[in-house]
Amino acid sequence: MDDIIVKSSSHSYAITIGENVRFLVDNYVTKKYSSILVVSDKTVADLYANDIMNSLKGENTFLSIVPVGEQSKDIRLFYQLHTEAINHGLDRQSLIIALGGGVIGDLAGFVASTYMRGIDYIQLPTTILAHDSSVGGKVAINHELGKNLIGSFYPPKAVIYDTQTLQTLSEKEVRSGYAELIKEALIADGAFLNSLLETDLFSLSTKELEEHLRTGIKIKATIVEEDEKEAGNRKYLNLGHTLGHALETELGYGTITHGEAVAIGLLFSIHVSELMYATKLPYNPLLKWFKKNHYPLDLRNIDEKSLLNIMKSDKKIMNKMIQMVLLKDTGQPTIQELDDEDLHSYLKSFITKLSSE
Ligand SMILES: NC(=O)c1ccc[n+]([C@@H]2O[C@H](COP(=O)([O-])OP(=O)(O)OC[C@H]3O[C@@H](n4cnc5c(N)ncnc54)[C@H](O)[C@@H]3O)[C@@H](O)[C@H]2O)c1
Ligand SMILES: O=C(O)C(=O)C[C@@H](O)[C@H](O)[C@H](O)COP(=O)(O)O
Ligand SMILES: [Zn+2]
Repeated sequence: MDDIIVKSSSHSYAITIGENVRFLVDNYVTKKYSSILVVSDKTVADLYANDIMNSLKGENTFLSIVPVGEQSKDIRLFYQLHTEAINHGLDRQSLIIALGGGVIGDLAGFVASTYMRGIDYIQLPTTILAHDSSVGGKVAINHELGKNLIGSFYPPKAVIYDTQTLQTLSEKEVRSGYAELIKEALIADGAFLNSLLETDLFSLSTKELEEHLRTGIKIKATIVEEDEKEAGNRKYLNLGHTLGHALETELGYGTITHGEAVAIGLLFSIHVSELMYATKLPYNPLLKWFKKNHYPLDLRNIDEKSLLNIMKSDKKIMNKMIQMVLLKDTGQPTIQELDDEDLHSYLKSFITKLSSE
């Protein structure tokens, strides 16, 4: 199947999707690099690093392995990777390859964007969720006060997506990845949403999965091409993230996956949209689908005040006001400014509603 091409302000890059493409990584590294640093986490490295290192075959090719999980999107690991890059002698003609899920893509991409003021990097996503994170050039690490607060826009030189690697994902990670697909469908494509809501995550076929990934990636690619630096439409890709990011921070990074947090955030955005615009959105079908696929949805012990405070450090804040992505209808996202009082009251009614269902 054809590559998807994304145009960024600095260059265009191809997203190659297919089974076993990881064995051909060398073919996609088209430029001559002085050295290559492959960054991965322990789980992914054990499964796939050899395939990549064997394909690259080069002398100056190194592997850095970081611990698994969201806690690695951290300033200490960021610094450690810089140290490893320096020790291996990476220079401005070197390449970083991010082999893993969104954590590795965001972390290694941010290292690439800052090492010697920026070197090339390639994304080799290995999770369903990373269909989103590997495209569009948002790279970042977390601050203890909020998600992705330290980062930049830095597009990769290529994305090489081997769908065979997705076969080893746990059910939890399948769920997590599908939450971002649901988000893309909600903001751009009602027919895609209906098809996702008919999908049983526990009996996904490879063909179905690849079709979903291609559709999600095309939605994302179209948006980031139009608005690379998030001055307008790109904000819509943050649907569900105002609450989602706050939950990840409040519960402690890694306690809940990014996608699980976004799933709850999507329900919250729909709840607010329905009340604000007196519109009927697919809250119930989505809730039913989340339950059927075992998404964790329990907010009974959550500290509302603390969540609200975290939401106030969201990157979309303008003039101290929270900007939430809402929906006027499926496929019709909009940005709505909310004051603290309104947000608190929506959050309260949402938690009550979710706890009673
Ligand atoms: N930059 C962006 O535009 C963007 C978009 C969405 C999400 N994100 C970020 O992405 C991160 C979440 O990414 P994620 O969900 O991929 O998390 P992740 O990278 O932590 O991967 C999830 C888990 O799956 C394991 N894993 C990865 N690939 C595997 C495979 N093929 N087989 C078996 N296990 C595998 C990992 O070791 C990890 O335990 C969050 O930090 C989120 O903020 C960024
Ligand atoms: O690419 C984007 O733009 C997104 O918002 C995609 C989100 O799924 C992703 O989680 C992103 O990292 C959130 O961005 P942030 O700027 O709110 O940290
Ligand atoms: Zn996200």
